[in-house]
Amino acid sequence: MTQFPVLVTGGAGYIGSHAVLALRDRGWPVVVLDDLSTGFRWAVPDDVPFHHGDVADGDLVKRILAEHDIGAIMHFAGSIIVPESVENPLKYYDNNTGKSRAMIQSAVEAGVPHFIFSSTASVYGEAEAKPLSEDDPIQPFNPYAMSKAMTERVLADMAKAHPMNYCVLRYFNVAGADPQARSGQSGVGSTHLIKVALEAALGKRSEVAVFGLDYPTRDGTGIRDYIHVSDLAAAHVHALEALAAQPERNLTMNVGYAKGFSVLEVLDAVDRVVGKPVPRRMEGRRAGDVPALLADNTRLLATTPWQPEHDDLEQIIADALRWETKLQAMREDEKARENA
Ligand SMILES: NC(=O)c1ccc[n+]([C@@H]2O[C@H](COP(=O)([O-])OP(=O)(O)OC[C@H]3O[C@@H](n4cnc5c(N)ncnc54)[C@H](O)[C@@H]3O)[C@@H](O)[C@H]2O)c1
Ligand SMILES: O=c1ccn([C@@H]2O[C@H](COP(=O)(O)OP(=O)(O)O[C@H]3O[C@H](CO)[C@H](O)[C@H](O)[C@H]3O)[C@@H](O)[C@H]2O)c(=O)[nH]1
Repeated sequence: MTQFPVLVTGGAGYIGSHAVLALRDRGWPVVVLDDLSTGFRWAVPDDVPFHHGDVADGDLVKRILAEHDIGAIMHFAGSIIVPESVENPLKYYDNNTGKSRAMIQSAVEAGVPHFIFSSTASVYGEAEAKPLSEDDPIQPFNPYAMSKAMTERVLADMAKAHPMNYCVLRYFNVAGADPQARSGQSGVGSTHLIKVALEAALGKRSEVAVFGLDYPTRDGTGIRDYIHVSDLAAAHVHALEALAAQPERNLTMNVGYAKGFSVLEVLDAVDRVVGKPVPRRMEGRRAGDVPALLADNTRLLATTPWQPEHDDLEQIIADALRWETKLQAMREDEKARENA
């Protein structure tokens, strides 16, 4: 397949930085655009062209698309905290919907043929406890999910009107880190279960809360489909290759393993990987949480050669722990340099 330069927006963030690694590992030239609002400049390899700026800056994006002769866009840039979206919906409709709309416009005006968009399983809303397929109705239950669902629709309408094809990827619960520890989840104040549990294991927090023991699940705690970030990144590369192979085809695909773990099962696995019990505190339900989210990944498996390579919960946790430990050392070095 002829390879062309790919623009990765949000490439200095958690998932985008893993997509940069996956693309490069398969030989694709990469360019990054990121405003560094939650990302880190050091998360992008030095030899990857990096542009600091906003995806809604049409002049900047136009220049980047032309200068690098961009053939596809992977659009990760966005805001991702669900409770914040409930308190400040306009931030999400602005950064996730309005600015994605601007990005899509720039792509179409420049004639970029392929567009891949980061969506979320939370568009399915308060779903039944069964694997969710892309044909199930979407019922976004918070502004974050709605801001993504609206962008899915803008993309679909724009792809009908212009010569561009697209792939929407709906991620389930993303976790873990690059097995070679080249990148990982580095943002502060994360609310994600595995990240929080490992911060507690390393003494950055006193304990991990278990939100709700009264869900209609096997042990009363919430069930999720945890996917290793490197498998998710690989799914993006396969999606790109599928779009390039069939330019008339658009795709919407779940990315998950179709395997669910409860909060208590995850915390037991964390204890095993860390080698000691991480302190837990039982709490009531967290607002906005649903009992279970499980992917039906049949379409991804049938449409692309993607195969899970890291679908082992303990490996996901071990990779995340290796990164968390490295990150802690990097932050301590940084502090020592500042104080020197
Ligand atoms: N982390 C998850 O569990 C999860 C689940 C489903 C979907 N997603 C989606 O995946 C994408 C990446 O998420 P992440 O976890 O890597 O988050 P992240 O915060 O680590 O990465 C987002 C990146 O986008 C950049 N950014 C934000 N707004 C920007 C703008 N207007 N212009 C340019 N750059 C901007 C940030 O600086 C950051 O580097 C997001 O779109 C998110 O909604 C994430
Ligand atoms: O400290 C914590 C954090 C989480 N949980 C529980 O662990 C499960 C997973 O929670 P996360 O916060 O890790 O993830 P969410 O399922 O809430 O949401 C994540 O995955 C979704 C898709 O499934 C969306 O993509 C969303 O954007 C992303 O944050 C839930 O049952 C939650 O109640 C705890 O018990 N304690």
